[in-house]
Amino acid sequence: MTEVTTGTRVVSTIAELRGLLAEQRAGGSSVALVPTMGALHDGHFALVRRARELADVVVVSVFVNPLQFGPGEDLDRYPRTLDADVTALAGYGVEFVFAPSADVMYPAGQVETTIAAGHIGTLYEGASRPGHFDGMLTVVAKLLNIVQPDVVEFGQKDAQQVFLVSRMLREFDVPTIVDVVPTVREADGLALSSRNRYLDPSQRAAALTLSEALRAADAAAGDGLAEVLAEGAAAFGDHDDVTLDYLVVVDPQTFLPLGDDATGDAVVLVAARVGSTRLIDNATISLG
Ligand SMILES: Nc1ncnc2c1ncn2[C@@H]1O[C@H](COP(=O)(O)OP(=O)(O)OP(=O)(O)O)[C@@H](O)[C@H]1O
Ligand SMILES: CC(C)(CO)[C@@H](O)C(=O)[O-]
Ligand code: BAL
Repeated sequence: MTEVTTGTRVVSTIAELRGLLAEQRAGGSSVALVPTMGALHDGHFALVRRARELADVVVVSVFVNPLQFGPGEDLDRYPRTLDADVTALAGYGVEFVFAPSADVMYPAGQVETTIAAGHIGTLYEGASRPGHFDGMLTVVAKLLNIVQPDVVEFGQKDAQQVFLVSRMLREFDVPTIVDVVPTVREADGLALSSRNRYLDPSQRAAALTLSEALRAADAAAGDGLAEVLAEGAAAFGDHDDVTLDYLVVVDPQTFLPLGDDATGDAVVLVAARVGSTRLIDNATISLG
C-alpha cells in the first residue's frame, strides 16, 4: 500500500481535484470512486468500505444531479446533509469528497451532449422516470472522466443503474472496473435508501411491502414465473397506503423481461409509491 495523506479534503472544483489526484497517482496510488447523491447511510458506507479495501485513495462524490430528475420529482426536497456526510466519511478515512455545485458540473446550465441509455433505459425505472437514466449515465461519464478511477463502486439496490453503467463502460471501452456491493437492509428487510427519511412511522411500516413482495416472489420461484409475479403482486393487496408501480422479472444478462417458461437466475425488480415517496428494491431468484 502506498502511504496517503491523512485527513478528508472537501473539493469543489474539477481543476483542484484533478491536481490532487495527479499527485496521488504520481506516488503510485490507485484510486476508487464512490458516486453518491449524499444524505449518506450504511448502504453508502458499505460502498466506501469496499472502495477502501480495493484502492489506496478513495474519492466520494456528493452531487444531486439535476439532469436525472424529471419535472415534478423531488430534486428540490432531496436531502442535502454535506457537513454530516463529510464527518462520517472522515471516519472511514476517505481522502477526498468531491462536492461540486451544479454550475461546476454544468457551466452552461445544461449539457448539449448527453448519453442515451438505449431501450433498457426506457423500461421499469426509465418508464416511470423518463430521461432519468440518460441523465444518470451522463453524470457518471463526467465523474469518471474527472476522477479517472481504477475502480468505481455501485450498489445492487439500484440494479438497473448497475446494468446500464456496466454496459456503458464496456461499450465505451472505459477501463475502470465496476464493483457492485450487495444491498444493505434494515433488520426487518427494508432496503436502506436516502428517501426512507421522507417516511413517517406508518409509511415506514408500509414500505416493508417491497421487501415482503421480494420474499414472496423468491418463495414462489420454484413454481415458475407466473407464480412469482402473482405472489409478488399479492403482497401489495394488503396495504392501501402503498401503490405498486411495477414488479417485473428480468434476465440478469439482458435486463429484458423473461418469458413464462424461463428457468434459472432471474432478477425481480419492484418499485412502489408510499405516500409521495417512490422506493425501489430487487432480488435475484432462481426460477424453475
Ligand atoms: N441499501 C443500499 N445498499 C447498497 N448500496 C446502496 C444502498 N442504497 C444506496 N446504495 C448505493 O449508493 C450509491 C449512491 O446512491 P444514492 O446516493 O442515490 O442513494 P440512495 O439511498 O439510493 O438514494 P435514493 O433515495 O435516491 O435511492 C448507488 O450506487 C446506490 O446503489
Ligand atoms: C450514480 C449517481 C450518484 C449518479 O448521480 C446516482 O444515480 C446514485 O446515487 O445512484
Ligand atoms: N439512487 C438512484 C438515484 C435517483 O434516484 O435519482
